[in-house]
Amino acid sequence: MSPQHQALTTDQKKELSEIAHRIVDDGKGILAADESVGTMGSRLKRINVENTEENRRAFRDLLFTSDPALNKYIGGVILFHETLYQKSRDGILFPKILKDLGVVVGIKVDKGTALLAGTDGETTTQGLDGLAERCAQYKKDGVDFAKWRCVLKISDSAPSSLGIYENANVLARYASICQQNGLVPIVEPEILSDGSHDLQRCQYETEKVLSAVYAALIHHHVYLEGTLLKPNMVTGGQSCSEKFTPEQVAMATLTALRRTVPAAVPGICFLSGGQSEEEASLNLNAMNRCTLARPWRVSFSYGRALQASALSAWLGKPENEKAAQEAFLKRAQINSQASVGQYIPSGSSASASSQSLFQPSYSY
Ligand SMILES: O=P(O)(O)OC[C@@]1(O)O[C@H](CO)[C@@H](O)[C@@H]1O
Repeated sequence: MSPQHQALTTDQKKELSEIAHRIVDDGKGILAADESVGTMGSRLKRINVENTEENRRAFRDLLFTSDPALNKYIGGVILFHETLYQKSRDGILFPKILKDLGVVVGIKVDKGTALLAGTDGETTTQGLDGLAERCAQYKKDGVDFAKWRCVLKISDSAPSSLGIYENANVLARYASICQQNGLVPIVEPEILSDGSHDLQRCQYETEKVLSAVYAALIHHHVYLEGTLLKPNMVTGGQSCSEKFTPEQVAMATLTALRRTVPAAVPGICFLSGGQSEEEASLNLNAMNRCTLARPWRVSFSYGRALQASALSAWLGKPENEKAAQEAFLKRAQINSQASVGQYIPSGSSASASSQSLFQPSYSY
């Protein structure tokens, strides 16, 4: 049934759907390099590197120029505002470098979280004011997709219905504004893994959150074929005493997604959420080997799980750039294989890739 008033023209829909499909083309996922200045600071602090604009630029430079064939593994890169206007060492704007490689350029457009009074520390995400103007400018500057992260948590009283419906609505409003301006919205309702809850509780809450998100997106006339979802995987909480295998995580996650995410959505790109690099790859691989049918592409949009080994190899030293690039490419290739269920672990995963990347109440 068509709505009385068309939200988007046929050409707009075609463009959005094509962009979304390009990002999650076979064997491709997303590099989330959209850490804010503060978050990047905490990453650099771990390797004793000062949080200067030049150091942030240098690290991103080595990622984006790591291999002319980067787009075999990476379909899209999410940038932070500052990075969109930075240049490579050779003086070429980062968006141009990425586009020339055939990688779609994205941007984080939310402005962080704000407390919802009267809840157990639950939040909503800010940034709607002026969003249409910012999206229009970003589109002119070469951006084709956007990201907005909402954060939910599991506790005795969370996620509350206020937390769920407020975040679903703000994601839908953001998605609608993006599409009006030619940007594919990545919809990210992240349920944090903090807590001692088990797999079943996480699955239950993930289903509640995702069903509210899709009800809101449909209510706001968002064109689902021109969106991507960036959810948490269904896992046990960080302090849950029971540990779950990748196959259990895959089964619980796909069950939740099949119950709530319409088949019209082209791709689901998971966040890594503090899992080690290796864990995030094994879980993704298990999903793509699972017997449950998947109407969408199931891929990755990792931040920490694509960059941790590269950061450890780099240490801010020019002489380590090549080693850092190799470490990044290795993870990109492994996740590309996992996105089609073809990752065969060698059994000798490097120590950095097995380290937990969990940070309590992860915010930025
Ligand atoms: O959980 P991960 O894979 O590290 O990052 C997921 C993510 O949404 O969260 C980060 C917030 O800083 C963003 O940089 C990134 O896009």
